[in-house]
Amino acid sequence: MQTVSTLEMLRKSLAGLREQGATIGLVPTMGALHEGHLTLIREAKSACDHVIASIFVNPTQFGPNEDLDAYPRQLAEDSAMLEGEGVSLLWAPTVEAMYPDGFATSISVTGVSEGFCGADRPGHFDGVATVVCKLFNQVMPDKAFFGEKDYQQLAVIRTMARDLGLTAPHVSNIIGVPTVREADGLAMSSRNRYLSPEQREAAATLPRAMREAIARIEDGADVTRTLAALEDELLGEGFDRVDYADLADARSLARLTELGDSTGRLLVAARIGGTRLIDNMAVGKN
Ligand SMILES: Nc1ncnc2c1ncn2[C@@H]1O[C@H](COP(=O)(O)OP(=O)(O)OP(=O)(O)O)[C@@H](O)[C@H]1O
Ligand SMILES: CC(C)(CO)[C@@H](O)C(=O)[O-]
Ligand code: BAL
Repeated sequence: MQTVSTLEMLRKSLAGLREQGATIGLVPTMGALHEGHLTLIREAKSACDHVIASIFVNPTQFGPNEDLDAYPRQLAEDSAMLEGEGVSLLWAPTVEAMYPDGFATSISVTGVSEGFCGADRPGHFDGVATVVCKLFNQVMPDKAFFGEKDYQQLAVIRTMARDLGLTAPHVSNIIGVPTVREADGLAMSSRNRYLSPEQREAAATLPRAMREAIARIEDGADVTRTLAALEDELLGEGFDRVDYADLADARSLARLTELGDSTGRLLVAARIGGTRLIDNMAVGKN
């Protein structure tokens, strides 16, 4: 596996990989890799001739009081994991390579980026859309792979790709991969490592309480009351704050107050200590 950190090196390596019409799958990450990321890599590997992974802790998607400085950085360990998975190329740009002096452009996707994490993290999805658009332009992959764990992010990226008419990758080649979970159901996330042992144990309440709420909603329980009970349960089990717990249309992310015939998604963000955890699950006939 080659590791490149400048655009010039990336272009040279890409030219080599593209020989004889090989297909390229891109897996964008912020590093601190776990089985969730490796599952995206394996999906990409089974669908494309070459996999390119990127590692870039993107400053523009962090708010001023968020964890940009604390975010785990472990390039050597991550490289070894990617090499073990048969990744062809690691794109690990510097901040200067991605955001040269005078960088003045931002991509803003309205609508789907506005509620949920978009409401709690102003500017976050502008930063994500801008960096992902840059990664797409730099690598021009045939397919790109993202986790459903970041469900709203996936919707924002698909909307951007459709609206800008991106051809590489075309919106139908933006592949969503189901959330990979720990044995107790907690969605894997680089931020889980911020949790103390007690907080980690309490964190498993999140997926369990979500599954119970979904079963009740699918049985016809009142959505608003069920979600209020879900919030109370999280607060009672060690969470400090629930940023949101909402039922939404699975495609548009418009909030639903009843399931009806909709294809629904339960989305939750909740904080435990200083750590913000997110999760989402299908509701009804998906
Ligand atoms: N548990 C998971 N299952 C499937 N995909 C995942 C999982 N965790 C992360 N991903 C995906 O991996 C890609 C890179 O994510 P990222 O590097 O931010 O990791 P993360 O674990 O989500 O970190 P964070 O703690 O910052 O949310 C994204 O497409 C994300 O959705
Ligand atoms: C897609 C992404 C790599 C953009 O920085 C990031 O938001 C992530 O890791 O989910
Ligand atoms: N996995 C999403 C990246 C972020 O929270 O900034």
